[in-house]
Amino acid sequence: VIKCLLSVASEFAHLHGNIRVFCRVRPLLPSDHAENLEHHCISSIEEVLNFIRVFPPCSSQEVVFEDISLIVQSALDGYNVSIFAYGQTGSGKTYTMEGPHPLQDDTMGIIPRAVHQMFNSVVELKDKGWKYTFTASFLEIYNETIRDLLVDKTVKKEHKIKRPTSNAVHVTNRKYLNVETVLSLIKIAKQNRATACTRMNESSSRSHSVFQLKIEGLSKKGNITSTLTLIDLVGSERIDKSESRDRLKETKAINCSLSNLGGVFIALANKDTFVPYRNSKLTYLLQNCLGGNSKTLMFVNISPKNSSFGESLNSLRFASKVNKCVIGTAVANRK
Ligand SMILES: Nc1ncnc2c1ncn2[C@@H]1O[C@H](COP(=O)(O)OP(=O)(O)OP(=O)(O)O)[C@@H](O)[C@H]1O
Repeated sequence: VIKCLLSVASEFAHLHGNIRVFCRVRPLLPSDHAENLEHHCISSIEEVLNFIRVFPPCSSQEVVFEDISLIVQSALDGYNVSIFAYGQTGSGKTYTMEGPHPLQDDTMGIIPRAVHQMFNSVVELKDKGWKYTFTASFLEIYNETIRDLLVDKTVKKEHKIKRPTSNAVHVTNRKYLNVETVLSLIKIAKQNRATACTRMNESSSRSHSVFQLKIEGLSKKGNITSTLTLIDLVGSERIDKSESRDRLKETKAINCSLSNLGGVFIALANKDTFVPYRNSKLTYLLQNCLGGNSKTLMFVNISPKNSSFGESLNSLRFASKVNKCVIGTAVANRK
């Protein structure tokens, strides 16, 4: 397995595309010890991957955010920015994107930190003549159905994706909020996410969550419009491992939408005339945030458990494919 990991890792080293891929290995949890862990596995992953950007288990949320804060910041310059968290259930995707206790300072994840950074920067940019407005939305894609995480679970509204023009994607009935209120609603959104029990993680999220911040900046020098999209992808484990038979349809939809995401990246990299955005709700929703006009970063989250080694390898293979994708230089949306 280590030999295999080495070969995947060396692909990372030689083939850098312009979708950046960062790897984060979560620490061991007290509950992991029951599984007869072999600690050397963690060091193996770190060792073989230490020549790309790998965040070892001890990396704090602050350290992780420091490395992506520039790309987040570029959304204020008019670039569409998308950041994904990919990995098996329980590998730390939600921890990375949201944090375990939303809004608790030291463990805050990327979403609240990004919003705070936007707030702070806007104050500075105001002195330079820029005025920004932000509106946020928080959606979930569960079994190819869109749900709005900013409205109560009991409110049933149908959401459809529409493309009124080639550079606009609309979701019907989507709720937008001023960014001042969205931080406290991250907590509600977290509670509203669809969860189901799997053998691997009792509170496993079975949905993609998509946080989008629409940014409009006005100044005498010009205007910018952009979208910062932060995506916590569904767990990537293969069907045979989750063993939730009654959820077979759900797991198939999950696997299908994740492989379609990979397919979109590959089509973009190959400069194919047809990119299969419409094959899944996720890629259709993100159509304008992926591709040559945007900056894309993917975290591949890894569990240190020995029993997760196969899934870790699988995640690294996917990340390796994504890492090879050269999709062109990002262009700012400025007028
Ligand atoms: N870097 C970390 N430091 C400390 N604890 C972590 C870290 N990453 C993850 N954890 C813990 O590991 C457990 C699983 O993490 P998390 O829920 O983020 O996984 P996930 O990949 O989002 O799973 P799911 O697919 O079910 O959403 C949680 O208890 C979380 O608090």
